[in-house]
Amino acid sequence: MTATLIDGKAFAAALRARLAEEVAGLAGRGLVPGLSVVLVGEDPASQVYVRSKERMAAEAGMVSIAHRLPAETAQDDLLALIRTLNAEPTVHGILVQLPLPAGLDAQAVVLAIDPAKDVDGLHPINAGNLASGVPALVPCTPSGCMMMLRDRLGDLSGANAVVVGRSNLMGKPMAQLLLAANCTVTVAHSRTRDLPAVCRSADILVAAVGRPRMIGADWIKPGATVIDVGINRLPPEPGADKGKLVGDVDFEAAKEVAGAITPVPGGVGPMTIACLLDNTVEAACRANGISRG
Ligand SMILES: Nc1nc2c(c(=O)[nH]1)N[C@@H](CN(C=O)c1ccc(C(=O)N[C@@H](CCC(=O)O)C(=O)O)cc1)CN2
Ligand SMILES: [Mg+2]
Repeated sequence: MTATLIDGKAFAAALRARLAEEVAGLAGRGLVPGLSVVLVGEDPASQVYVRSKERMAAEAGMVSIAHRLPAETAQDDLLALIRTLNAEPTVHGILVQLPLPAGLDAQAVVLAIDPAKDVDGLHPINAGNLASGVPALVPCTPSGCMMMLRDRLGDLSGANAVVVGRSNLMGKPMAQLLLAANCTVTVAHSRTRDLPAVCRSADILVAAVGRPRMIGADWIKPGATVIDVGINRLPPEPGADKGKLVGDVDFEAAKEVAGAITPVPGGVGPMTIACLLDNTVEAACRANGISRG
């Protein structure tokens, strides 16, 4: 069997194009969605992601402002910036790029963001609303995974879904979204007994562990839909300046067993930024009492 490729890059481009049209319509009504991205420190991958967020927000017609702070920034100064952005009416979405440099408390920073502007969906109010089935700003990566799953499979009701990983950014909200879609959900992690067997029970397997190519072909039920959230940079080959980017799934082996699979790169990653733009439009509309079509 050779799996169908789920093309996240194309899916994300289509979503961004639809958002650009929606934003143009809102601008005609005097509302320009505004996104503020806060980057602390010089982590090279984070710098790339923040530049992409700025560029794609601008391409969709939004106002996007990145705040770049030195790695030595004090917690209080970071919190003061968040409070300023919370109070700024032209800013509808705020996110702090993760991970933060050592010494900064990410949880306290997330707690300081106005939940109505929390376009990463990480504030406990949004996490609690998601878990309670109340409309919430939903974390971007799981949201993107759900869009691709729905597009591929339609109704997910009754499917056995296994999420490997239990982070606040990915594993936990992913499990909540799958549950809300009537899947039977298992959240597996580093302490799970017989992880390969648990993964083999999945009709939908979502890998979000951050361990390169950990999930091999013999962990996958034939025909399963595999969503690979991992973005792992391998050490560079001799003579190369950058290592290859791989997922948590051994793609070459897995594609012979799975029914459908997301590649890395070009799968889940691009959906993260497209869903961030979607959340920013959502936050702007809610703040202005506009219901989206
Ligand atoms: N505050 C947040 N921090 C982080 C998040 C997040 O959602 N909110 N997610 C990741 C990083 N991230 C966005 O912030 C992100 C990661 C990957 C991609 C992406 O498009 N990846 C490409 C490959 C890019 C490359 O070549 O390096 C792909 O998979 O095709 C976009 C956004 C952690 N931090
Ligand atoms: Mg939506």
